[in-house]
Amino acid sequence: MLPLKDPSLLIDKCLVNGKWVGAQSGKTVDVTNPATGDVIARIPSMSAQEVEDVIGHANAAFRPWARRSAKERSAILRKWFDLMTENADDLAVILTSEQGKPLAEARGEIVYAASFVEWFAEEAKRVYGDTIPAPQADKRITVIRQPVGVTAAITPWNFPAAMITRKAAPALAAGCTMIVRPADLTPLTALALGVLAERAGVPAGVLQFVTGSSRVIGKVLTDSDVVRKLSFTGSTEVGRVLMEQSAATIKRLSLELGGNAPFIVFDDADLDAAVEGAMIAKFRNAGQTCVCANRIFVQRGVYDAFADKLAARVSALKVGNGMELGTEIGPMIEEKGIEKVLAHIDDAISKGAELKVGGKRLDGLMLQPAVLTGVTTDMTVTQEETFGPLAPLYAFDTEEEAVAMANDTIFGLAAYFYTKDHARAVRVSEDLEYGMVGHNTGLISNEMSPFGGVKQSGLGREGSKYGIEEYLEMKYICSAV
Ligand SMILES: NC(=O)C1=CN([C@@H]2O[C@H](COP(=O)(O)OP(=O)(O)OC[C@H]3O[C@@H](n4cnc5c(N)ncnc54)[C@H](OP(=O)(O)O)[C@@H]3O)[C@@H](O)[C@H]2O)C=CC1
Ligand SMILES: O=C(O)[C@H](O)CS(=O)(=O)O
Repeated sequence: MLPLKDPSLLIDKCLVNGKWVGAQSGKTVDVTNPATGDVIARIPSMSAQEVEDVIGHANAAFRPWARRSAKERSAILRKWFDLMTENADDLAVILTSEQGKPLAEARGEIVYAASFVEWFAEEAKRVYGDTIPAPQADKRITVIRQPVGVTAAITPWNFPAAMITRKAAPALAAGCTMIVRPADLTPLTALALGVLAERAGVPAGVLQFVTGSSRVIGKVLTDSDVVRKLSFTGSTEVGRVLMEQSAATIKRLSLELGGNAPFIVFDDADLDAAVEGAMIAKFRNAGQTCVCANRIFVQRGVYDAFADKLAARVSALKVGNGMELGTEIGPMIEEKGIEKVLAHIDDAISKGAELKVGGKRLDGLMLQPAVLTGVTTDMTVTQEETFGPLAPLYAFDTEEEAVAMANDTIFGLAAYFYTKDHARAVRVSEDLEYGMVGHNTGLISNEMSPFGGVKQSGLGREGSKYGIEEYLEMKYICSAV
């Protein structure tokens, strides 16, 4: 049993039309604690027909929900935010138990996740339209915004709370209904958020949670013409599959996909600040975030000093069970995650890089954070997202060379650079081909900023005043008077 103040938040059922149900087949999927390997719950494996039924409930609930006033929807979202805040400790314990991140980081994610609910509770009341001067005297032109309708979300395991609310909050704020399919690795946090949404007054059918085979559920959701929009966060390769599957019904899509973030340190940078920024940008969630620094470019004049400072900080990181006080790096989520990091290290070393610190496999899914020096662009880590605690350091000479290397990727999600030179900051911010750029900071994510990528890192933006647009349609009305 998990140490919860409110054990009713740990639920192993799906939320279907206001009821918590198992799969009719009785089939379940194990949820394990990555730090211990213990099975902490068994969740339903829903069938295609059951998902079709869920879509029907979402459709039946849509018009009554859309007809509620924006202020009513706002008040319910605000209550959901309040309940998330009141239950943050329990939500963090559930999150760490299934995802592995340190409890302090999990608590931070709950606050981050709740901030999207708070933000879109406010944005719900600010969906405005237009009146436009008509070309003829006997016409009147108005533009109104209406909810897209029934929507769906497929979310990843690395942020089991924030990736749910970053989609569900704007959807519900706009008047849409949403079906959420959380990752099988980390469904419990999402289901707990469903319990709190119910308590907040979200009506039956407005927000539903289904678990089970992602391919089966994904196919039903993308094939359905009733589902008018899909929001997906995960790898680019799965994003491509879902985009193809959605083409037949011309579905609205929001795609938050893979990244390959450059982290550039110029020789005029505040080196200590750059090291702290690299520690956050690289090692948050044990490097398992889509905005993690994947390639660290350091101007040659400060390369050795930066490498020494970073190595000293990395070697001091405490690796362990996220529930233990003081743990800074939790376990990787699964075996394939560790294998990818070790493969990137082995490939780099075989091509001439040096392992400066770390890189040793510990018990279970624990892995020592690592720093590689002497990394060159022919190494696999340059084009592949590591998605783990590995910091590869590249040396460069000129600004043009650094920006060219930084942009040499199919991805375009986040980028970071450190310089005190104002003119250089303007040039580099504009020249980097990314959706988000951190200048002298390694932490750029918050509810008020438009989160999203360009190139093959995705479509659309989440959070900010732009996030609700993803769940709205525009209608132009021409009236003869
Ligand atoms: N841009 C962003 O914000 C983020 C991007 N990512 C990227 O995702 C990758 C790692 O995360 P990871 O979760 O492994 O990514 P995946 O793309 O493998 O999985 C993401 C989600 O998609 C589901 N899924 C997998 N295949 C299908 C399918 N054919 N149809 C429908 N759903 C499917 C998974 O379900 P299940 O695994 O349960 O089968 C999971 O819930 C990295 O590239 C990372 O950068 C991750 C998080 C955030
Ligand atoms: O899924 C992710 O990696 C998150 O989007 C990263 S963040 O929002 O916490 O920066």
